[in-house]
Amino acid sequence: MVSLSCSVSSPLLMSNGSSRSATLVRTISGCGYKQKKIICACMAPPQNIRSDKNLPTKFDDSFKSERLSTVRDTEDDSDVLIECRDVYKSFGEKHILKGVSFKIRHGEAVGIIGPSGTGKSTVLKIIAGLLAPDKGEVYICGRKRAGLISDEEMSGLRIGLVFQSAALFDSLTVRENVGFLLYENSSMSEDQISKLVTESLAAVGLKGVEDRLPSELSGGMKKRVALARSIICDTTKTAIEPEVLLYDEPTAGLDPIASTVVEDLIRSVHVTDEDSVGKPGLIASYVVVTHQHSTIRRAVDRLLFLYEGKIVWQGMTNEFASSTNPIVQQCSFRVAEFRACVPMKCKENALSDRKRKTDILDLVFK
Ligand SMILES: Nc1ncnc2c1ncn2[C@@H]1O[C@H](COP(=O)(O)OP(=O)(O)OP(=O)(O)O)[C@@H](O)[C@H]1O
Repeated sequence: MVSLSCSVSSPLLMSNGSSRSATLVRTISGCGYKQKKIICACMAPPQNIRSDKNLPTKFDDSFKSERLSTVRDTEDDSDVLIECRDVYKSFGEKHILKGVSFKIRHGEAVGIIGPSGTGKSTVLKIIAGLLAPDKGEVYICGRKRAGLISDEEMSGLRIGLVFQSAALFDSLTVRENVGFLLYENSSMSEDQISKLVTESLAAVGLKGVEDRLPSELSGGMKKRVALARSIICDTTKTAIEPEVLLYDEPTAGLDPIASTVVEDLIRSVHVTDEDSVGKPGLIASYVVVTHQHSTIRRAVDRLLFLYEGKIVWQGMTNEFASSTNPIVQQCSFRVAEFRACVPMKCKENALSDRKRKTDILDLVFK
């Protein structure tokens, strides 16, 4: 099943309810939207990348494959969790995606960058199954997805979406927000869910906020609650499916210190790292759409550069600055600091110093 334990700016997907879910659904009935299994939360967007008008209007195909061929030229696709193959998407007369292809492998931390309005969020929504491509295919663990996530039941991978603003359900407590999917879709007892909620909140450095309403939280805390909601899962299942998290502008609108905290939290829930309480991260791979240099530097190992509807460059973050691709050369991301950027193996990240992380969390959010 691809379950969306996400943070979406608008819609809510809900499963057919148990009596317990009926209570929650009634509470948020103002939200309207009926589908399956989506929860919401969000964040907001500043722009560090240049707008289209500052970039060349034509992309020369001769540069297209500069990195495409060198990134990971392997026949072995057994670790590919998600693949977009030649995806097209238009909204009316606006042709946004014009043949987007890429793979997300197990263990990867991938960033999608590109000028504003180029379709980055649209790519995330297509991966998540909230939007269907007009043409092209999306493969989840090697299986082609026919349409929207609500149209089918797929197993093998959970996909979580953490959108721009922390679209928590205003009338639900933090506990109900974080545990929403489990209240809706699991057979776990209230006590079991409550315990997992507390653990998920602890993983993102929050304690004692379970009974608060979203209106009683700071912006940064809301983002962390959204993150806690995206990482919670039903531990009573015999086999827990790997999870890919999709973050849309997770640090937009945050000051530099709060951004650092969120960037490190994103790292900390990844399989290569450990969370706030020292447990190994559970997220198999993640994809971050961002305009922020710091987020790319701290939270991303590999980049996909989307421009004029196509992935025009992809490669490791530290290779971005030396690319000879003319589009990339004009990108404002290629600042000097990028040259020093190395793929972060999380142990070297600030997160590995748990004490320091806790200090920062206390400083920022208390
Ligand atoms: N549901 C929709 N209906 C109509 N147009 C849409 C829809 N969703 C996105 N668009 C349009 O598609 C284009 C790409 O939007 P998208 O949000 O994917 O871009 P983006 O690269 O994420 O932008 P930004 O960096 O500014 O967040 C925009 O012009 C947007 O207005």
